[in-house]
Amino acid sequence: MGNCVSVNKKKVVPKKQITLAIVGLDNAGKTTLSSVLLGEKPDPDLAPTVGFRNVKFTNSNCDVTVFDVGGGKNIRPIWKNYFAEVYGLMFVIDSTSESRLKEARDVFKETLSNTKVAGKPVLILANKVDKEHMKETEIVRGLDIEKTVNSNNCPSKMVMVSALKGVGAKMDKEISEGLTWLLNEIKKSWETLSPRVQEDMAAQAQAQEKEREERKARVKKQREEREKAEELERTARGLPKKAESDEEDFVDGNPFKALDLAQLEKKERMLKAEKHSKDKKLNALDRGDGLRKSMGDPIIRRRSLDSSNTKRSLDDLDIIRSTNHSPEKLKAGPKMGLTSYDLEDSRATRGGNNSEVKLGALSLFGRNTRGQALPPLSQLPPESSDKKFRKKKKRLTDYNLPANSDDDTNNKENSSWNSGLFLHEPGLFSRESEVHELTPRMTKPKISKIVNTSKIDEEEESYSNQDTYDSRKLGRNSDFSRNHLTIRSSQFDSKLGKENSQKGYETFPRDLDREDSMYRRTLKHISPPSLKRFDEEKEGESSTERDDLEEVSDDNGDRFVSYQNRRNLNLAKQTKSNQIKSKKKPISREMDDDDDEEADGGYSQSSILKDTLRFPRSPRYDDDASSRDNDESPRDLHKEIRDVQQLYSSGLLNGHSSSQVKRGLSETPTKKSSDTKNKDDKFGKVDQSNRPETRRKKKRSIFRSNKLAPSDDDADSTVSDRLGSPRLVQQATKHDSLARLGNARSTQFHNNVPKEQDFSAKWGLAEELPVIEDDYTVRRIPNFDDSDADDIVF
Ligand SMILES: Nc1nc2c(ncn2[C@@H]2O[C@H](COP(=O)(O)OP(=O)(O)OP(=O)(O)O)[C@@H](O)[C@H]2O)c(=O)[nH]1
Ligand SMILES: [Mg+2]
Repeated sequence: MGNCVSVNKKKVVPKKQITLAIVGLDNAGKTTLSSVLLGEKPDPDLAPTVGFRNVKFTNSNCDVTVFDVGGGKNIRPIWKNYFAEVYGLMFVIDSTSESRLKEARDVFKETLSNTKVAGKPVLILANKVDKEHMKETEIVRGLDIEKTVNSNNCPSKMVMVSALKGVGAKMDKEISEGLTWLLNEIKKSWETLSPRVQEDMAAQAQAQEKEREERKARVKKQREEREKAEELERTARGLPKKAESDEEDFVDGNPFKALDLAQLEKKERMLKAEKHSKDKKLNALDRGDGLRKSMGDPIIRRRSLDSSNTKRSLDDLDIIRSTNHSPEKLKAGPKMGLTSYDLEDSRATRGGNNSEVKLGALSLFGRNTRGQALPPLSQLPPESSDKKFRKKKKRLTDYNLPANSDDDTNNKENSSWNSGLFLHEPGLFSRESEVHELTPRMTKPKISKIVNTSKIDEEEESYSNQDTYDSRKLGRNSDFSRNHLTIRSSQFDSKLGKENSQKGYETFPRDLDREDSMYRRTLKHISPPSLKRFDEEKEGESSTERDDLEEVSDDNGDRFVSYQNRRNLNLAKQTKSNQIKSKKKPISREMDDDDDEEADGGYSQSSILKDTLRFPRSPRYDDDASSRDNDESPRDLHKEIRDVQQLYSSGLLNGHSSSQVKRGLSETPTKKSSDTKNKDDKFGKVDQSNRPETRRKKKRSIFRSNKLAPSDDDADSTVSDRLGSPRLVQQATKHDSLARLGNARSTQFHNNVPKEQDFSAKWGLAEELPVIEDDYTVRRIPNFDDSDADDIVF
């Protein structure tokens, strides 16, 4: 039985190898589309394509290779290199970008009119239809598709697609349909297209080969010319012939060749030997050219003329020359290059043949690595005075010396700037610049920034009396100097300082002499308009009104304006004496509220003290004693604090809240309402709101939630309440006013107050005030957190 084997031989058709190119403007979505065709999820943060990338995939019996080329303006010229081998084109446009439609049209036309593209099928993909996009007709018209494809015999189709719609099965149908159409068109015209592509590719390869040959010949010619010139130069200098070319090999064909290490080593050895012989020869030349003899200097040494050493050699020359110079010149160290001075000097000192020395120096050092002569060195211009100044300044600052030490006016303070203490100079620079000026180095601040009037402290700003605005400006200087003419509190670490800092005060050791001299300087720099205004005010207004402005002159007759803050003090003192005379005002009333000061146009006892503290006087000005007749030195400020302390200990100021007391140094007095003013005129009469019952109620409510709530008796702590009789009240008023004058009398009064009613001792008020010593000054720490005691009223 014979085996019957039937073999069905199926004809195997080889897969067509189709090459396509995706072109179009940049940002059209070409790379995204090619990724989708590949079946990859496109990267949402795609970078623009530089050059091209190959994408290969298989589709209906054909292997497709897609060249995804960059669409940027500078990359477009490389497109033509791919046109020969492509069977069809995919032209992508961004359907959302109407503004680039014209540009796309031009590129479309140029592409299709290329001889390697004309006649080949073109698929136009209007991409990004997932966003708001142009209509199909608009694009057809805008791109002028019909005309362009007809004139270039390109079968074409346009599809509206979204490359981001999906990948694989989810891929936009329009894309797959468009691709199928394109491949079918190619297959349809395969018979003509395939040989055309092969021919075009061969022609392109031939053209490329030709071009490469031409380039090679061009490079070879250039190299021969250069070698010829070098050889001529060598012969002229008497150097040996070049043994082997040290030029880089011309890269022909594949640049990545295997290295012949043995050959390379041999080449390196030869180069070393050549370099060595070159150096030897040049050194021999140096020794023999008579320069050494003519210079008469045994230390001259020739270094090898490598490029790195050429500069060094110039330095060497300068050092050698400077041995003939004065010690000052030696100190200046080596210079770069030759100055006119050097050349002159070398001629003068050597006294020989000028041209020989100059030529010798220049020809010796003026050579490049190949021993060729360099162009002559140009002479450096003489140093400008500006440059010199800068150098000098740098030297000074390097040694922590004041840069402007030449300035006569500033010589006096120089020692201070070198003393190692961070001293602040008042009024000469703004607060911001202090830090800047003082931190990096102990250089002296410039006097350009005198008073920064635009930057007035919030604290100062709160004082809104327009009449005294100018004086406030001047006062700021004095205040500023008082606060800043001291060693920084952080550097002051004594028991006294610590104690006061806990109470919210900074303590500074004082240097009154220095304060004085600095204050003078501050005044000197007060701007002329202030002086002018001072003149006008002096003429126009009564002196009592403008007492705070005061003209003074020093020994040299220079005019200053001094600010003594006396207006408010005078007012206060005047009122005080009125009160004492009339004996009208019960102390309790003024002390009760913040609003009740300046009644009768005057000040209560507490407000006198408060104001005295609020308006610190400028530093002493001993030269003009008359300006201080009813005024105190800065030390008196401290005395005021002492007085307040005494008053507290006597219980007289117990009508004030602790916050009021604390704010005493910084708060502004406010006007009292008119009805209160009327009542004030009546001796002994007390405002209803100040009646013990009302006050008790009010204070109970305040202290209800307060752990420190005093008893009913304590809350009722006005002097009149405590003393009970008008006689005692009068006595209290009198003693209150005298309290500032000394301990004895206030103690005498104090003895009349029952011991248990010494509230200040009970509540520790006096302890909250700073400890004062004459050798120190105190200042309220800005923003000191005293919130704990803020609402406690005694
Ligand atoms: N909304 C939307 N954005 C798309 C679509 N296709 C591409 N993009 C976005 O368009 C931007 C540009 O895409 P690419 O693919 O890099 O554009 P390209 O044409 O390759 O750009 P070049 O490489 O510079 O020539 C990217 O942020 C893509 O995410 C789409 O169909 N819809
Ligand atoms: Mg791209």
